[in-house]
Amino acid sequence: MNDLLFYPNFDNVYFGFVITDTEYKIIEYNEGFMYFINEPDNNIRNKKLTYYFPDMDKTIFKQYKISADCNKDYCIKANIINFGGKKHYLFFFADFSIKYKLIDQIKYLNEQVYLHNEMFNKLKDGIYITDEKGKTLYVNDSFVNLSGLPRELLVGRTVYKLIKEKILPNSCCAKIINDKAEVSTINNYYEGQKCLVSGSPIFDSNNRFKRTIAVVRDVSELDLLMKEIAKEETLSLSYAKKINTNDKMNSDEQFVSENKRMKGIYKRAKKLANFDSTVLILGETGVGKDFLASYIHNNSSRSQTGSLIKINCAAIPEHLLESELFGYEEGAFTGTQKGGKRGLFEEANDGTLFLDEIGDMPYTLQVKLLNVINDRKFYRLGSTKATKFNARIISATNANIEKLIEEKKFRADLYYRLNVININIPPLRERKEDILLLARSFLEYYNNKFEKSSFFSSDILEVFLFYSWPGNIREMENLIERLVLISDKACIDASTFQEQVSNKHKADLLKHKGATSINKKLTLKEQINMFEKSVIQKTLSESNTLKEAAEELGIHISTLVRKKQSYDI
Ligand SMILES: Nc1ncnc2c1ncn2[C@@H]1O[C@H](COP(=O)(O)OP(=O)(O)OP(=O)(O)O)[C@@H](O)[C@H]1O
Repeated sequence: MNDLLFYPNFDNVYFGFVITDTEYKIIEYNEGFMYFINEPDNNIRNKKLTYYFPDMDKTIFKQYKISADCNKDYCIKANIINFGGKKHYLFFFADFSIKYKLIDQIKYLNEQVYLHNEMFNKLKDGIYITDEKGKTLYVNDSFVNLSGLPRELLVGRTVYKLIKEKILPNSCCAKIINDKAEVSTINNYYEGQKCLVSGSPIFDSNNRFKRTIAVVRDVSELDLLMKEIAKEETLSLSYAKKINTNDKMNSDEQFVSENKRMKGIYKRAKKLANFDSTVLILGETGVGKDFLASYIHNNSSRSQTGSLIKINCAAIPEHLLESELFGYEEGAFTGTQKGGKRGLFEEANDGTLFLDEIGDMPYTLQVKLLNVINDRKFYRLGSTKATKFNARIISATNANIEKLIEEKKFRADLYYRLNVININIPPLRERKEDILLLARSFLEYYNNKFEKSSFFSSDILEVFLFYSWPGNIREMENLIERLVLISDKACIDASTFQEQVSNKHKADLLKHKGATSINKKLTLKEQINMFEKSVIQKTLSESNTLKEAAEELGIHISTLVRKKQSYDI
């Protein structure tokens, strides 16, 4: 009779009783009984029960089943009772067809559970489900494979126990239960699998928290891929000029800077890329003058028609410079090659000519260069036939050209001709936002290159910000390459860095040591601002005049005044 526990009361249509006399004449019945006899007339007293159930076995009063015409499966249980001093029969009727429906539904549900299991197990992602108390209800095959943890170790146990036993030290489900919100974690499972775990709380239809579900995705491959991409990007970033300057730079991805002024410079450079005006790029050594020249060329239509030809005016011996630039005809001088030689000016036709270290161009050649730019033509050495010159000229120097002009080492007319558009790249120490950004990008690049997994300690990042970086980005790149190579431990700290810095700059570092500390709750920008403010305050307090402080900080006095005002010092 346990099945009948499904029925809430005697009047339920699925449960009926009837009392008859010993002749089966109906004396009493409940409403539920009407369901079994399918009788429209509600008044059936005095009718015979056998009229409705002709097949009834009148002799055996025990539980048995009959099938009625309406295809219902009944269970009838009969008892003999004493009613008003007389013997009566009491019949209970139960409709078991509901039971079969339930059995069908259970079968269906079991099938669904099986299919869900099959589907969950076919997923590449791991699935982990707990109840609201953190008890592990389900893990799919992928989770078992990804985590390397046997199912028996997990199912039925709470995530808190698993955390305690260090089986799942970083359980995402425990965090979901705590936050009742979506949670994402990165977990490292056995054999170094790095997994992204995204979990959600599950609520029932009354909005009661019931389950947690976590989806575990193996991102090791993705991570590797990202590293590869980062490596490629850094490669092209660092070696842009060394690899293929003809490639059109379609995006600004390679340019690394968070500094407002730098962003302005690159924005301007992009705009002027398609005008042919000469550009003079100024800036200390290693600030990115070459890099900017490549950027301008790559963003110009000239990158489609010609090459970026770079001439380092300081590197080519003076006596060779002229022939290198203009080329020569066969027999122009002894030792010429057969058929003559194209000069770099010719190579740059339809492209861009980048004259690096223009301040070092020999004075005698300066006038020739000026003539080429003015006349848009030149002559190969030993030739009287003019060659058309059609290249955009970008020049760069870290020298103080105005001083060179005063000293009569540089022609003023050439300077004005080259200086139609002037771009001054600030040194790294004046754009502290870029220091950590670039440092991390170089670290990533050299980690990949040397297959290392070095990382920076927070104290080294602090020191990076203090350091004046006299050699700018190039110095940083070389230094980080060295640090990654020489560091025995994975963590590169301030002391390793200080060992690599020259004594002169070591003193610099010691002077500033301890002026600030890293606060992980602040954004990078806020920390840099805090740091900058403290450095300016300290320098101002140690200087007699603003000019002296500006010199000490290596910035222009107007910059110092502006920063003083903005930091309310
Ligand atoms: N904005 C930038 N983002 C990423 N890397 C950069 C950036 N600017 C420069 N670099 C890298 O910094 C290094 C030095 O840059 P670059 O050679 O352009 O400097 P430079 O000013 O021309 O130096 P020099 O005066 O010695 O010729 C290069 O490896 C370059 O790829």
